Amino acid sequence: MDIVAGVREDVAARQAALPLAEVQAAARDARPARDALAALRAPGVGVIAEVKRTSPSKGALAAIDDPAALAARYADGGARVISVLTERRRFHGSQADLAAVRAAVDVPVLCKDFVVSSYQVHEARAIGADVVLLIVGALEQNALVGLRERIESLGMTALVEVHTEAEASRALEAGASVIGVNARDLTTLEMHHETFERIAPGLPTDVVKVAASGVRGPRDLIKYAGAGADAVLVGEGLVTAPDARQAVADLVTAGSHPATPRAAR
Ligand SMILES: O=P(O)(O)OC[C@@H](O)[C@@H](O)c1c[nH]c2ccccc12
Repeated sequence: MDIVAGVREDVAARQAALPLAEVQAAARDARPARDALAALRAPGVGVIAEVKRTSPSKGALAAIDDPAALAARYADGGARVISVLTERRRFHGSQADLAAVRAAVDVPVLCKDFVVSSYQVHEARAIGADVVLLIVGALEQNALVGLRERIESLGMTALVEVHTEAEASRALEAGASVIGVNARDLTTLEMHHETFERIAPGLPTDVVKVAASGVRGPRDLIKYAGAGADAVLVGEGLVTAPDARQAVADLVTAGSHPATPRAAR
């Protein structure tokens, strides 16, 4: 994944400017992380709403001059978790975006980045993240295990992303309790809508299952719910909606409808 090379360069530059010990101290001083696992285990299919300006596959999606205001609308609509893309080069995100969102909402906030070093985990905690994404396809197994442990030792939740059965096995071996199945292959950038339906049934029931990418509206949510999703993660469909609060609310309503599988449990 060539995006990771750029991320590594950016991390090295930040670490040269601010040593690990200082970021660790800032992480220790931050307010405790919010319990995202509990939020995602609540009844109904949860909505993780993403602040996303650009994507490598689609280019510019939305300008988002005020990420905090957008996140507040997501929260008003009933989002369980707010995801903030912090990667700079391909997604035009920043840690400042996440810090601003954190200050504007009470729900847990996910740091969406290509995390390859524990420095980034401490940074995420220092700026107020409650959940950190780990992408199995971008990590060696030892690194995956170490980063998952680091995230949890700081009181946060790791969302471990997979897009094949083999990656799902690695996520489980690494002790993941929240697994995201991404319908977009991050190497080819192609969408494979059936990926979740293929992988999710093989995951243990106590693992929280998140379906990521390609959700445009309630119908997609209901389809993922039928295949066992506990939550859906939605970016483009929300940042391009005319009314972000309403778009989230429509998904939340579908996710808590008695006919939606998980709502009945
Ligand atoms: O915009 P979409 O199709 O709703 O997708 C959101 C999310 O799944 C996507 O942003 C994503 C999933 N995994 C990632 C890893 C890195 C960056 C981005 C992602």
